[in-house]
Amino acid sequence: MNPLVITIDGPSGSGKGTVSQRIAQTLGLQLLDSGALYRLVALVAVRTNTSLDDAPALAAIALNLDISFQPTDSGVQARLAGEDVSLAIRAEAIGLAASQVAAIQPVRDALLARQRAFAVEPGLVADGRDMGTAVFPNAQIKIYLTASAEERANRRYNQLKAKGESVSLPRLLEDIQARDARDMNRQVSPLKPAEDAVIIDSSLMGIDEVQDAILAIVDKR
Ligand SMILES: Nc1ncnc2c1ncn2[C@@H]1O[C@H](COP(=O)(O)OP(=O)(O)OP(=O)(O)O)[C@@H](O)[C@H]1O
Ligand SMILES: Nc1ccn([C@H]2C[C@H](O)[C@@H](COP(=O)(O)O)O2)c(=O)n1
Repeated sequence: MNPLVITIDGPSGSGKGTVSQRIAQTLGLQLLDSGALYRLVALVAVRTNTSLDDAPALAAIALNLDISFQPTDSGVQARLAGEDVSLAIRAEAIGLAASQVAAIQPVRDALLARQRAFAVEPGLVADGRDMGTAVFPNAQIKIYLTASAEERANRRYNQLKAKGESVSLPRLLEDIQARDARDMNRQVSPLKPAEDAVIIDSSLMGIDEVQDAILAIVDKR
């Protein structure tokens, strides 16, 4: 019997990360933040001056990543060769670079086995763009979490303001729309709901409501 896998895919700012963490914690399951893997590849590429077009070099970085994830009270800490890079991988420039390296098939291939290795007992919540379509096509529960671009930009605005960063809402909306276009229109593993995914539009839902809706779906199966 395969371990339970719950996939939560969706566009940037839809709340996947927040909700995946809550569901994993509530159900006592493992958590895979697959976006962090692409961000780690991007971080190493930037630090080693590797061109973001150099597919073989980027795939080698992806294959040889020396990383670990450590659950902490404030979320999951990402470590690169022992160094805590949780903040570094969240930088805007690294997010942008991550979306470039994520469009390269050999990079995606190099990360596949590493992602699948997270599916162990007692089960996994996997957060990303292609969890239900490519990485875990046989997952028992697939969620596609979305929200309007305007609502996602608002959420990001509030998140960055709370961190004391000075941000422009129109600029954030433009960035979200540009990232959607890149993630949804790329040739390899484009962001789209799996055919058997339950689609949740959280534009008018609070985080608790989204969490309850997903837990109700899990309960039913
Ligand atoms: N339903 C919701 N209502 C209000 N705010 C929300 C909701 N869901 C998430 N948020 C807030 O929106 C922000 C973005 O959420 P989160 O980081 O979970 O999104 P994400 O889909 O994982 O984004 P990314 O793919 O870019 O990492 C966070 O500040 C989070 O607290
Ligand atoms: N399964 C995944 C996860 C992430 N990506 C890409 C898409 C984003 O542009 C970038 C960073 O992801 P985030 O941390 O913002 O969720 O990585 C992907 O292509 N596939």
